[in-house]
Amino acid sequence: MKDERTTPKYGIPEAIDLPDRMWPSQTVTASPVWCSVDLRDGNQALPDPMDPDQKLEYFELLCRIGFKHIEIAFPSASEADFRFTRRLVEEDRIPDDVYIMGLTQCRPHLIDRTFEAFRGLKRGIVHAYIAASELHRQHVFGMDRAKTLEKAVEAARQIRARAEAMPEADIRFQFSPEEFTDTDLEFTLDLCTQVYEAWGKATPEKPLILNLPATVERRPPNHYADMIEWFAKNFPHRESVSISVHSHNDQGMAVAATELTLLAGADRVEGTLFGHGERTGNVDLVTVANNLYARGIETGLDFSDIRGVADVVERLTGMPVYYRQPYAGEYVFTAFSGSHQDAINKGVHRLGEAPDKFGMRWKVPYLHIDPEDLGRKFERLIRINSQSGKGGIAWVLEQDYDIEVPQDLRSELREIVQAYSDRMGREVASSEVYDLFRSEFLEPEGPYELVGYWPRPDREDPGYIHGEVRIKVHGEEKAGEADGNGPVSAFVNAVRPFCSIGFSVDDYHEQAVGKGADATAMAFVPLKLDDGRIVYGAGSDSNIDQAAVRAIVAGLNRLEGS
Ligand SMILES: CC(=O)SCCNC(=O)CCNC(=O)[C@H](O)C(C)(C)COP(=O)(O)OP(=O)(O)OC[C@H]1O[C@@H](n2cnc3c(N)ncnc32)[C@H](O)[C@@H]1OP(=O)(O)O
Ligand SMILES: CC(C)C(=O)C(=O)O
Ligand SMILES: [Mg+2]
Repeated sequence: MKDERTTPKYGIPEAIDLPDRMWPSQTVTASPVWCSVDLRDGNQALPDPMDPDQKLEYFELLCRIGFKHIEIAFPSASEADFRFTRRLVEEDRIPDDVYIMGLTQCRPHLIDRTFEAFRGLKRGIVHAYIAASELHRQHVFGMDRAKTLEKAVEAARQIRARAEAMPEADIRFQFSPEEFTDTDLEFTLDLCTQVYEAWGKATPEKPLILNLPATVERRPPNHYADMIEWFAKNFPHRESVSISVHSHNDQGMAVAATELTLLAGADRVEGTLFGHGERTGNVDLVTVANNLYARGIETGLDFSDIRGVADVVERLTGMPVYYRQPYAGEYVFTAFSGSHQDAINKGVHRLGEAPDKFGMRWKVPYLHIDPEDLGRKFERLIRINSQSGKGGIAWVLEQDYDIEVPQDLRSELREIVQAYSDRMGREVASSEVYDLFRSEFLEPEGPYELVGYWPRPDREDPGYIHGEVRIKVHGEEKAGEADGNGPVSAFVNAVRPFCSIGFSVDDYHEQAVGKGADATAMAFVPLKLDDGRIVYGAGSDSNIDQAAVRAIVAGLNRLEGS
C-alpha cells in the first residue's frame, strides 16, 4: 500500500509520444459528418427525460437542421426508449437519408433487444460500447484486458449475425471504447482491430464507425488530438473506418478538443445542441458547426433560425440557453459599451469596402459572424446602459424609431441617457431612450404652447412669407404676425416679442421619419441665443415647416422650462 500522505491527490496526465505530430500545422477545410446524440446522451442527463412526443418533436428538429446520423435512444434500457424507436420505424418517420442509431452495452440480451427495436428499419446504426480503461476495468467491471476483448468481439459477432438476418436493411456498426482518452493506446488499437475483424463487413463505402470518446475530459485538448492522430496513423484498416470523436466538457474545453481532433484527422463528430449531456455536457455542436461556417466551410447544418432552435430545445429540455452561449445566447450579438457600439456602427456602414480591403465580405469590429446568417437581427446589436456612448444611443433611435439624431446633439443626449441609466442602475430599453429623447427634446415642459401657425406668401412680395402665430405663454394666449424670407424666419420674428431671451435661427436639420404616406417630418433646430449659447429643440409634424416651428417652441421650453 502506498502512503496516502505522500501520494499527490492529482497527477499530470502522461503526454502522448508523438514527436512527428502533424495536426498543429493542419487546417480544417471540409465539414465532418455530424452525429447528434441529444436524444440519448443529452436525454439521459436531463432531470426529467423527454417523453416520446417530446422526443419526436426534437427528432424532427434535428432532421430539419440537417443531421444525417441521429442517436435516438438506448432502446434496450427502458420501455420508453424501446417504444420510441418502434414508433419512428412503424410510423415511417425517418427521412430516407437519415441513419438512426441505438446504443447498447456489449451484452447479448441488450443487443437482441436493440435489434427487436430495429425490426423493419431501412437503415440504421447499432452502437455498442464497452469501457476499456484500467480504471473502469478494475474498479467497475472487474474484467482484465482479455475479458474485455472477448466481450467486445462477441458483441461485434452477434451484431453482425443479427444485421445479416435483416438483408433488406442497411445496418451499420459503431463501436466505442468508452473512456478512450483514459485508456492505453496500444490496448485500444488492439481492441478496435479485433472488433473490426469480428464485424468483418467494413468497406470504404460502408465504414465501421470507431467512436473514440473523451468520456470524461481529463486531459488538455492537445492530448486528445495526439491520441486521434496516433490512432489514425496506426490503425491497420484506416480507409474502411470512420474515426469519430465524442468530447465531454468537464474542463470546459470540449469545443477546442473537438476542433483539434478534426485537425488530427477525425472524420465525424458526436455532440448535442447547446451541449446538453452528462455533467457539464457533451460538446456543443452549434458552436463547432458555426465556427467552421464562420471560416467559410459548408457544414450541411442549417442554423439560420438559431433562436427558433433554442426555443424548441429550451422548451423540450426544460433548460435555458445561457445568455452568453456562443451564437445562440441573448447577448452574443449585443454591445453595451460605447467604444464597441461606435466601432460596430462604423464597421457595418463600411461593409461594402470589406471585400477589397480584407478579401472577405464580412469583417466588422467585434462581430466575427453576420448575425443575420443565424436569423438574428441588428436591432438587438446595441443595447444601452451607463457604459454606452453617443454612437450607440443614436443607433438605437435610428434602428427602432427611424430618427437620425444630428451629430451636434448626440453628446447632450448621451449625458441625459447616461444620467438616467446611472439613476436606474440597469440597462435602458430602447423605448426608454426614446422617451428620454421625447421628453427632453421633442416635448419638454415649459411656458410655451403653440396654438397654431399660419404662414402664407406675402401679398406684395411673393419672395417673402407672412406668418400669423397664436401661442400660449404661461397659459395666456397671445397673437402675433410678422414677415420673413421663409416660414421659419417669419415665425421667429412673430414670436420673438413674447420671449424673454433673444435668439435667432440660421439653419436646421430636417428628415423624414417612416416611409410613403405615413411618413412624418422631424426637424432639429438649433436656437442661437444672444449670449452665444446654442439650444436644440426637435419637432415632428406631417408638414416640415410645422415640424420646424414646433422644434423652435421645444427649444424655447427647454431654455425657460423647469
Ligand atoms: C458514457 C455513457 O453515457 S454510457 C451510456 C449510459 N447510459 C445509461 O446507462 C442509460 C441506460 N442504462 C440502463 O438503463 C441500464 O444500465 C441498463 C438497462 C442498460 C442495464 O441495466 P442493469 O443490467 O440492471 O444494470 P447496470 O447498467 O448497472 O449493469 C451493470 C453491469 O453491466 C456491465 N456493463 C456495464 N457496461 C457494460 C458494457 N458497456 N458492456 C458490457 N457490460 C457492461 C457491468 O460490468 C455490470 O456487470 P455486473 O452486473 O457483472 O457487475
Ligand atoms: C457511449 C459513449 C460513446 C459515451 O457517451 C461516452 O463515452 O461519453
Ligand atoms: Mg457521452
